[in-house]
Amino acid sequence: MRDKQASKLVFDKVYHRYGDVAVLENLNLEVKAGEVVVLVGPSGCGKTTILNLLSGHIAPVSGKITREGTARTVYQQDGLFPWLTVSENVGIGLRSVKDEKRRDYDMTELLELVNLKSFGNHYPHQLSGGMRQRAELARVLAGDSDILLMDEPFSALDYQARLNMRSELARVLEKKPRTVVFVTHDIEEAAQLADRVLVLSKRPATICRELSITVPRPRGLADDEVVEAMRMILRELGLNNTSSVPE
Ligand SMILES: Nc1ncnc2c1ncn2[C@@H]1O[C@H](COP(=O)(O)OP(=O)(O)OP(=O)(O)O)[C@@H](O)[C@H]1O
Repeated sequence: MRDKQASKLVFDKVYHRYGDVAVLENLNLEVKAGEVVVLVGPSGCGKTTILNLLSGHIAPVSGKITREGTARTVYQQDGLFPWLTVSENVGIGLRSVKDEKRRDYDMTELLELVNLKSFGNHYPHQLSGGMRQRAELARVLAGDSDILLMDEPFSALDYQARLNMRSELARVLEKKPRTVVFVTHDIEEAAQLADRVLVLSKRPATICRELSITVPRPRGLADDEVVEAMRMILRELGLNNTSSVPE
C-alpha cells in the first residue's frame, strides 16, 4: 500500500473566479501528510471551491496546486447507490484497486471499522442517516486513497448523530490515518476534529486565522482546549456571543 506520509496538499498563490466573481485570491495553503485540517468561514466564501480544486474537479485560473496522493470526496448527502447493498456499495470503493490487491481489503474489517458489520446485506433505505454516512465512510476508506476531502459530511444529520459521527471519524482515523480536509459550519465539529482550523474571510477567501489544537482525539466538548478553540473561532468569525459556550 502507498506510504501514508507521502500525501501532501499545497496551494501556491491560487486564484480562482467564476465569471466576474473572484472567489480565491492568491491563496497559499499547505496540508501535511496525516493532518486533519478543518476549514470554517462565512457562507459563500469559497470552501467547497477549495475542495473541488484539491480534488482536481476544477482547475484554478492561476496558481499551482500540488497533490501528492489520491483523494476521495465525501459530501453532505451520502453517495450510496440505493439499489446496491451496503457491502456492494463499499465494494465500489475498491474499483480503483488492482485485482491482486483487492484481497488485502477485508470487507468485514471495513464494516466492523464503521460499526456496520451486521448490515452488509442491508440496502441504504433500511439504514438511518448516520448509518448511511458510516457506510459512505467505509466506501471512501476502501482502496488506496490517502486523502479524504469532506464537504459538510455530517450536516444533514441530527445533533446526536453528528456527535456520534465525530467520535466515529476520530476512531477510524486513529486506526486508518488519512490526510483530511474537512469543511464545516459547525464550530464544535471543527474544535473536536481538527489538528488545525483555518478560519477563512469572506470572498475572496483568505486565511484570517490558523489555530492548532493539540489535545488528542476523541475530544470532549467541554475539554479546555476545545472550549478555547470554539471561543477563538467564534471571535474570528465575528460571532462574539460566547454565552452558549460552556464556561
Ligand atoms: N459553478 C459555479 N459557478 C458560478 N459561481 C459559483 C460556482 N460554484 C460556486 N460559485 C460561487 O462561488 C462562491 C463560493 O462558493 P463555494 O460553494 O465555494 O462557497 P462555500 O464557502 O462552500 O459556501 P457554503 O458555506 O454556503 O457552502 C459563491 O458565491 C458561489 O455562489
